[in-house]
Amino acid sequence: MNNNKKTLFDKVWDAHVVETIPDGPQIIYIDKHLIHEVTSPQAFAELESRNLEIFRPDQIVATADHNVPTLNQEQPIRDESSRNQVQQLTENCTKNNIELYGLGHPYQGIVHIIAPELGITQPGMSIVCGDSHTSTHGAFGTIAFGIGTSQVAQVFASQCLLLNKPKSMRITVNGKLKKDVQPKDVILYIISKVGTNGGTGYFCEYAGSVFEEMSMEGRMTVCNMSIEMGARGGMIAPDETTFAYVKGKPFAPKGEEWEEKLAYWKSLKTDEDAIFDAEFSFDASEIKPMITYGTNPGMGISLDEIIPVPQNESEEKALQYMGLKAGQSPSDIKVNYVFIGSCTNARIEDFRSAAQYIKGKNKSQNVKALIVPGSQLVVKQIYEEGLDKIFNDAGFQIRQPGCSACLAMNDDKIPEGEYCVSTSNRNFEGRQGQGARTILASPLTAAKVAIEGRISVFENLN
Ligand SMILES: CC(C)[C@H](C(=O)O)[C@@H](O)C(=O)O
Ligand code: SF4
Repeated sequence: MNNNKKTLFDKVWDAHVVETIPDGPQIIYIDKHLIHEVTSPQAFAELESRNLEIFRPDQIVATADHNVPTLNQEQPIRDESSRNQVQQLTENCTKNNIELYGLGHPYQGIVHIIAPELGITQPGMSIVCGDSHTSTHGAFGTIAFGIGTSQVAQVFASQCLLLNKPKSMRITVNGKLKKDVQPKDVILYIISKVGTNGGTGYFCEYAGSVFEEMSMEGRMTVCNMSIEMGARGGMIAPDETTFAYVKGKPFAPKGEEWEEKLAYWKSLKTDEDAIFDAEFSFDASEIKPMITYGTNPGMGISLDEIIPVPQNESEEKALQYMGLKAGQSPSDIKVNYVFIGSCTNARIEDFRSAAQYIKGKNKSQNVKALIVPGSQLVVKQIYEEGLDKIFNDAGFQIRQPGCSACLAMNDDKIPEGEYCVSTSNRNFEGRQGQGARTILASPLTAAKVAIEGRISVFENLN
């Protein structure tokens, strides 16, 4: 930065600096620490082995999400290592007075879904979790990022982290999105242009009319995938949409505190002449519904394109894994699974848009279609709004909340060699099960594929 103007990121970062080491890293205060069963056990063990106490248990919120089954959650978990991990989390939370929304709790769900919907995530905060998709919370104008297990222990012990300030990037998308283009398509498009390493070393702000007009659910989908272009995190300036979303949530500030916080939140915008280390800008009208065809989220094309010629060995290998050939049309792919879920796209708005498309139709016979709500509160909304009837009538299976088929850590796995059109965020080799082939897409595209039994373009895209 070579003027005194500040970016949104600078403002939130500077407000959390506890100490600066000259020409070195800074100590940053962490407002909220989210934990789940996979990345917390070693951190608890480390504290115990060093005889350290958890410094601020009130700032920690825990949930069980990665390993949990999505059927019969009221019964003991059958898989032994999953059962042990969830049990371990429960014991650690009880011992250390940490709030746990475990199985059976009305607030249980995927960590990145529950914190925003409960009002735990608020503008201007610093939020960490031992989980790469913590970037999701940046949708509220928070600095939110994933940390490793040794950093989880650091935060347990001190509520602080020693960090080097990342570089700043802004991605601006202005204009009007075409009909049927969803936030997921916007981020898949951005990653296909910027590349999976394009954001490495940066914290990214999303700006422009497309994000200003986007719902909070959509902004979360976008920020969620920031990590997939290598960025440390993503964020969007809080505005009236943000404030309206937070207001009235169980842990949102109330009364006078709300007014005070609101006044501060309104100051959280990038100054007009602030300088970014890198800038990209895209035109909304260029973006069409997207899918991925390879084994990283940057290998994306619009539905009306053909599989491109691989440019290097790793792309060749990706096509081989996917069983695809350059020049092939996506409509030739034999899709047998559709998964609508994950911290990217398992919020109520995602299910509403899928249900709206599905209503009155039947799923294709060759497709097994899973609806996995991101949280118990989303489940409740699905039933209250009668979306369950639409999904059931169409032959979709509604499951209980968890990470599910986003990653193969629980019972929900895609069989070897099968194609799954998935609303999750990663299409790595083996991500959804050994040999499984993942095609990332929006909830609307996934719903359409489930009905038609294959990938096809949307008519009348304007
Ligand atoms: C298990 C967890 C550490 C992991 C992550 O960090 O993101 C998972 O959530 C994922 O999406 O791959
Ligand atoms: S839903 Fe998927 S991406 Fe999100 S936290 Fe769970 S495993 Fe990670």
